[in-house]
Amino acid sequence: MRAVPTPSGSVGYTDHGAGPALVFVHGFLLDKSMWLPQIVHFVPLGYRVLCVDLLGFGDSTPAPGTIPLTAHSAALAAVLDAAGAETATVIGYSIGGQVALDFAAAQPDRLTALVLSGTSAAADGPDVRAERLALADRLAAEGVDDYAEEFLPHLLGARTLRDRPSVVEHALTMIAAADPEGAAAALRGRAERPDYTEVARALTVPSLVVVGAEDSFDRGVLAAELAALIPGSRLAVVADSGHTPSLERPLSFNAELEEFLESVAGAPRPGPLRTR
Ligand SMILES: O=C(O)CC1=CCC(=O)O1
Repeated sequence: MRAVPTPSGSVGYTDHGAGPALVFVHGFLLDKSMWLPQIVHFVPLGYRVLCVDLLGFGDSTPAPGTIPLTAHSAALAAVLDAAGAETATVIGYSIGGQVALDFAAAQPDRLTALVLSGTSAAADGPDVRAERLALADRLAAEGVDDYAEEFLPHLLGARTLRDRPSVVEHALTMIAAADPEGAAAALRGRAERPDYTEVARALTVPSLVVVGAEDSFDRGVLAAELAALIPGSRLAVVADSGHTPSLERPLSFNAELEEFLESVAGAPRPGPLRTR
């Protein structure tokens, strides 16, 4: 694990392999370890895989209060600077996808391509915003343990919950480790995020939108709307998956991502394995 200081706190990340940089950004209550199936797949293919802990999660500083998405996307730029990577493909999941959209707006010259999984561009309406703020207060007061039971059936699909116990265990381990103040601060920041619809419309980099076929947050709508906004984007629907296809159906997710990356730049030539 490495760490880089930012004005909003220290940001933890891992850095494996050599080649074109892929930056992975995790979802709410999770951490950078959610991308283990992608590290294992893409490093031997000749990519440099950077997995970042959002401020408030994992090895990043638990920051109380409110963490705006701009602070998370500035943290991605700080990680790229620290890693000496001028540009990267950013792969963001759920809140991480919205951080990736913020990065696309703030650092367009550093973005090679964009992958958005289980996410949407629009701002929250007043009801959803109020729910997020109430949940932030609840998590800060109660911790995450009780909420984990409510969250899990939305995070993972029914098939995963029934037949993939190691995935369920990994998800529960990440959630149990989440800092309640950090989670609350991330929720407050997400609730006040801007609308990224125009950012999505203005994207000029190759883009892939991924969604699980049984994603209960998406309800068969949001990813298709997002893909329709982004000029020339591809939409990949992963069968037998809920909200988190990279963990639930890693072989399918990795195959979609690999094909997309090859279509963008051709396959890199695998180099020596390096872990920093
Ligand atoms: O989209 C949501 O509100 C819920 C969610 C699951 C993972 C994440 O980042 O957010």
